[in-house]
Amino acid sequence: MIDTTLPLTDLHRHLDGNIRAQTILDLGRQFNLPLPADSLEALRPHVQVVETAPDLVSFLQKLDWGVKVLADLDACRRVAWENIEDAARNGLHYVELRFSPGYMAMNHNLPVAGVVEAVIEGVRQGCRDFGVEARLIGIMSRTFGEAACLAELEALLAHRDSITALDLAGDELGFPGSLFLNHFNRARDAGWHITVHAGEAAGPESIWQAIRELGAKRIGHGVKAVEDPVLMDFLAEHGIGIESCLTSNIQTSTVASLDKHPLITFLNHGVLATINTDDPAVQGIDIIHEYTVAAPQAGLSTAQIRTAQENGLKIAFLSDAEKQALIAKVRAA
Ligand SMILES: O=c1[nH]cnc2c1ncn2[C@@H]1O[C@H](CO)[C@@H](O)[C@H]1O
Ligand SMILES: [Zn+2]
Repeated sequence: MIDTTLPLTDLHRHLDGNIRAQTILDLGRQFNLPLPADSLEALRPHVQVVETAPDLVSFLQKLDWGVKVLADLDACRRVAWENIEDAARNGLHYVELRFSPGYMAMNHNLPVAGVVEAVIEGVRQGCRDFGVEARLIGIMSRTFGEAACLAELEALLAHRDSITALDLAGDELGFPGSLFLNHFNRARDAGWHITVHAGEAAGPESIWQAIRELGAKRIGHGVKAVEDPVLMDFLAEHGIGIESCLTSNIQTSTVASLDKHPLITFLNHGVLATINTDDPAVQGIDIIHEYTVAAPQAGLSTAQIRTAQENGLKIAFLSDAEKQALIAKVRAA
């Protein structure tokens, strides 16, 4: 179901939601940190979703062990590099990795700008080692409030040329986008692209807010858009990209089952919707599973899956020349 003549992309993947269980175990031992288990099999249920979480915030707790073992900047560099290795193993040609430097820094009081730098270095080295193309999206974790997000923003701005876009993630219901107008004004001034997690836990008004007030050109999840026909038309007319993450939406109880997932509705409506992973290690899935198992279960035909794959390149935060180069590279391979 993956068209191997086209670039394969993953535009919505949390680098800090994709820390391998084995790496959590290794780093726990290296830094002598208490972990809930000391074998891979016993650790897995603590760091990976084994059953559907009741809501988004409960799901997000599963990411916490991954960042608890980031006790120095080398550990951050390692998980960034391993993210590129994972992407290469999955046959991804292009990946946009997003990360929340404050969330990665907080357990061991790491310097937040230092975390940004370590992630940039790990990703850059990974791209050299594995021949994958990648861009970085900075996340502000809304769950920790406006001031913590400002600190994340400052740290990201210290490395602005190596960051492509800004995102807002975490507890959407508790911390609405309206709290972050100034943060996004500064991000747009820095020339960054904007994508926002919206319409996942909250309703279509959160998506409108992200587009109109934060300047989002892409929306993470956006599942609740289907409740608002005017918004659906707007997304299609203005080419606002939707980063769908099928398995994630089931595991967070955002969507009851794959056959009720709105991805097919987006595609039928001419919205530029795409297939992505979200937090693959935590979810126990990869991009191949999302294309070959989850997408057919969500009712997509082979042609619709191909359209979603094409949309991945269309809405990627790349210039037209970079997109053409990626197409040429895949054709030549
Ligand atoms: O599916 C999701 N929805 C909302 N926020 C998320 C999701 N997955 C991870 N994060 C959030 O992103 C940051 C780490 O990159 C953390 O704030 C985590 O809670
Ligand atoms: Zn996400």
